[in-house]
This record gives sequence, structure tokens and C-alpha cells, in this order.
Amino acid sequence: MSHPILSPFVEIERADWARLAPRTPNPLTEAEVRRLRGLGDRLELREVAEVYLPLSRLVSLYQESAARLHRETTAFLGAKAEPTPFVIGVAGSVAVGKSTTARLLQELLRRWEGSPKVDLITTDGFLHPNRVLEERGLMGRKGFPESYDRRALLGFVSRVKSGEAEVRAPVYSHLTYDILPDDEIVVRRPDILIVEGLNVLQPPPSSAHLAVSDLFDFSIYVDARTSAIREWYVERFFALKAGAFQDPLSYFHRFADLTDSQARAYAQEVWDSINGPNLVEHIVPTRSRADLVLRKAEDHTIRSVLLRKV
Ligand SMILES: Nc1ncnc2c1ncn2[C@@H]1O[C@H](COP(=O)(O)OP(=O)(O)O)[C@@H](O)[C@H]1O
Ligand SMILES: CC(C)(COP(=O)(O)O)[C@@H](O)C(=O)NCCC(=O)O
Repeated sequence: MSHPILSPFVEIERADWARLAPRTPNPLTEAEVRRLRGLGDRLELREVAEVYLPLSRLVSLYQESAARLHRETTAFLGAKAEPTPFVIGVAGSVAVGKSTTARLLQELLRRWEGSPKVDLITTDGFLHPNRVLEERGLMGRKGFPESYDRRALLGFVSRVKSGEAEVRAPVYSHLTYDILPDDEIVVRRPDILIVEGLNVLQPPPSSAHLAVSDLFDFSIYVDARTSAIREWYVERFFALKAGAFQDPLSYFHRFADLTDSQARAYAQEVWDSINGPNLVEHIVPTRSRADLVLRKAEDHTIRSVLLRKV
């Protein structure tokens, strides 16, 4: 007799999750929510109150518990407790809305007791520069695990986690479609570090190696049906065509004047040859490694929350 594989998660429907909303007033204004909302996302104040406030409360519970365990363990060992940053991973497909989730979480966590310092980095800064991707024949594989300098990303997060005073990360530009050679982000001993990117939940290449996910204290996977994400990607391409691509400095400026049907065909082609295969082959298989999954409906709202059984 075959046994069904047990899910590692309990699924909490949206209405039940919303009931967990702490009785604190929504700390964000309409204007702040608009600023945090990514292109194509339809984030509303109600979504913040019903989904993200309980989420940020849950994350801060995990953080308090990790800090307590750290303090008690170091006291047990007779060592001096140096607080270490709590590291949160946010994973999911291109165009699923990871950056909105990560920015919102950053703002909400900053507003919890003690006003923790919350920094956010995106893993696109650790993509190899186009020059290297071209040399390796990887320009059509941007976002696949091999397109990143995974060792540098792991080194960065390890150094932040070990409490280094200043740790620097490279910066990627969607405008130039490349790493900015003269730019960097400096992270200075945050209480919480959010690491957002497609591949942050990848397992290590072998059991002898570490992956960045080994350093996460909590991880979130933003999920939706692949067909819905493909449509969101195409819609966003249209919004970018009317906006960012109009800038003559944009790498995509040449697409600014495509007709609607040419633009749709081009966006679908990029999805079907790069982002779709990456989602199916590399990103979806990491979903079960997350501590929490936010499952979105076709209209971008969160339909349910899956929480790892503790
Ligand atoms: N070609 C582009 N030009 C300008 N901005 C872009 C471009 N592609 C994506 N972006 C922006 O980059 C951010 C990250 O996008 P993405 O990696 O697809 O993650 P997600 O949609 O899950 O946040 C989004 O805010 C998106 O609007
Ligand atoms: C820059 C990205 C790889 C995302 O990187 P992330 O920050 O998630 O590591 C992605 O948004 C991207 O540009 N993919 C290339 C294919 C495309 O243009 O959609």
C-alpha cells in the first residue's frame, strides 16, 4: 500500500488568518502603502491589516524567541552574548510580488517594539555582471542558480550574521540590465536582515557545502499559479513599456515602440524561455523548504497562508 506524502504545512484560510490580526491600528498610511507597492501589484490597506500585520507579528515572535535562545545559550556557555541579526529569506518567481512583500515586511517590522533596524537586500546584486554571463553563455539564463555568484552571496550573509560592523553588497540595475560597477549597498549591523530573491531557498550543491538558506532564521515563499504569474509578467511588461522603457538609458528602450501584439509576443517568449523554466525547474521545488508560504489568488490578493508545522 502506498502512503500519501504528508504536507509539512498547515494551511490557514485567509479569513481565519485575518482573525489573528493584532488589535493594533494599521501603522501604515494609504500613501506609504502606495510607495511600497511594486509595479502591477494591487496591494491595499486592507491586505496590510489582514495579512501582513499578523505575518509581521508572527515573525517578530520568532525573532524574540531566537534572541532569547541565543542569550540563554551563550550564558550557559559562559560567553558574552553578542546579538546576531535575525535573517529572513523571501523567495518566489519573477513577477510574483516578492519585492512588495519584502518591503512591506521591512516597514512593519521596523514599527515593532524597540524599533529594530531592518535592512533589505535583493539577490540580483549577486548576479554575475553581463560580461561574465556573456563569456559563460548564460545571458539567456539570468535568474537561474548558475547566473549568480553564490559564494559571494553566502559570504555576504555570513558576514552580516556574524556581526561584522560593515558589509558591502553589489547593486543590480533593471535600467541598465547589469551590475552597477560604481555602486554598492552597505549593511551595518542590522537587528533584522531580509534577503529577497528567486533562488534564496536553493539547497547547497552538496551536503559538504552550505547554502544561504542555511543562515535563515525564517523564510517566506510567495506563491501563485504559474499561469497567473505568467500573465502578471506580461502585464508588467506593458506597464514597463509605457514607463521605464521610455527612458533612452534603459536597456529595453528598443522595446518602447513595439506594437501591443509584438510586446505581448516578446514578453511571452522571455517568460516561456527563461522565467517559466526557471520557476518550474528551480524555484517551485524549493517551496517546501520555506517556513511560511503566502498563496496568492489570480487578483494578487493572499488566498491562504501555509505555516510549517512546528
Ligand atoms: N526591465 C525592468 N525595468 C525596470 N524595473 C523592472 C524591470 N523588471 C523588473 N523590474 C522591477 O524590479 C522589481 C523586482 O522584480 P522581480 O524580480 O520580478 O520580483 P517581484 O515581482 O517578485 O518583486 C519589481 O519592482 C519590478 O517592477
Ligand atoms: C534580475 C532577476 C534575475 C531577479 O533577480 P533576484 O533579485 O530575484 O535575484 C529578474 O528580474 C530578471 O531580470 N530576469 C531576467 C529575465 C527577464 O528579463 O525577465
